Amino acid sequence: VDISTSISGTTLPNVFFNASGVWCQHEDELQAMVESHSGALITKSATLAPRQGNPSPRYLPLPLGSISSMGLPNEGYEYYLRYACSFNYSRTKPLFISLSGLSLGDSVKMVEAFVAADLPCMLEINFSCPNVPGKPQLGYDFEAMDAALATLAPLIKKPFGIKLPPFFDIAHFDLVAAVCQKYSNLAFLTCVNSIGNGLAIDFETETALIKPKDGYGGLSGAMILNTALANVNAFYRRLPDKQIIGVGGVASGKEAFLHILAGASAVQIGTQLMEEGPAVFERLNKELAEIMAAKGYNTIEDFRGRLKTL
Ligand SMILES: C=Cc1c(C(=O)O)[nH]c(=O)[nH]c1=O
Repeated sequence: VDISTSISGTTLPNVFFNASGVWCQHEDELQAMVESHSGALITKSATLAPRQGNPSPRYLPLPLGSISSMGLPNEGYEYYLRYACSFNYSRTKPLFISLSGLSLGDSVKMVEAFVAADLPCMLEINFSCPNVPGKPQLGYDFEAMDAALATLAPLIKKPFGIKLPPFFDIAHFDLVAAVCQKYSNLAFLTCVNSIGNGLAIDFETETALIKPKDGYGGLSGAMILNTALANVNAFYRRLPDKQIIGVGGVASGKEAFLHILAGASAVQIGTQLMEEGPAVFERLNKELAEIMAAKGYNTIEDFRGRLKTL
C-alpha cells in the first residue's frame, strides 16, 4: 500500500494514524488499518485481562464531535502481544501498542512481556483513561505519573510514549513537562485523550444520551480541537527533545495542518475515523498535500512548530 503522498516531486511522509481505541480492538479492524492509507496503526489500550467494557449505548456522535464511555473494552494484552509477534514488520507502516494497566503492577506485567518479546513495535502507555468507574486517571495525579514513569521507563529501555489527558492550566503544563523531562527514553507524548466526564443530554426525552456513569463520558472531535492544539503546542514548547503526536478534532487536512503548525510530528484520528472509516486516511493525506502545495511547503518540517504569535 502506498503510504506516502507525493507532491511537487517530493514524497511526503504519511503523518496520519488511528487514535488508540478506534478501529483497533480486533484483528479484522487492525488489518483494515494495515490496508488503509494510514501511515501507522495503534492497538486498543490493553489491560491484563480481557474486558467487556461499559454497557451500551456507550458511544455517540454529537453535532460538534462525540461522547463516549467505552470502559476499556479489549481482548487482554496477550491478544495484542500475539498480534505484535505475528505482525509483518517488513512493511514500512509502524505498529504502536497501547497499554492501559488498571494498576502499576498490571502495567509492569504487560510491559515486561512486551520487552521480553523484543519486538519493533512502539509502546504508548495510556495515562488517561477517564471511563473506568472508580479509577481516577493517572494523568491528573502528577506524583503517581512520576512514580509510574520511574518504574516503567527503565523497564522499557527503548523509546516509548505516553497518552496524556488534556490539561487546562499553564502550571500543569509546566509540572507535567518537568516530570516527562526526567525520562530520556520517553520519546513522545500523545496529546490529547478525550476531555473526561462530559455530559450529553437529549432535550426531548430529558435523558442522558449514553448509559454508563449516569451519562458522563469523554468528549472528542471538533469541540476539543482548540484544547488539543494548546496541549500539543504547550508540550512542544517545553520539551524540545521529545516528539508530540497530536490528536483531537482532526476532521480534515486543515486541522491536521494546525496540529503540525502547533508542533505535532504525527496526527491521530479518532471521532472522524469512527464516523468515516479507514477511507478517511486517503482523504486526509490528499487534503494536507493540497494545503501544503497551496502554501508553498514541500515538507512537514517546513512548517512544523512554526506557529506565529502576535
Ligand atoms: C483506554 C480507555 C479510554 C477510553 C475507554 O475505553 O473508555 N475512552 C477514552 O476516551 N480514552 C481512553 O483512554
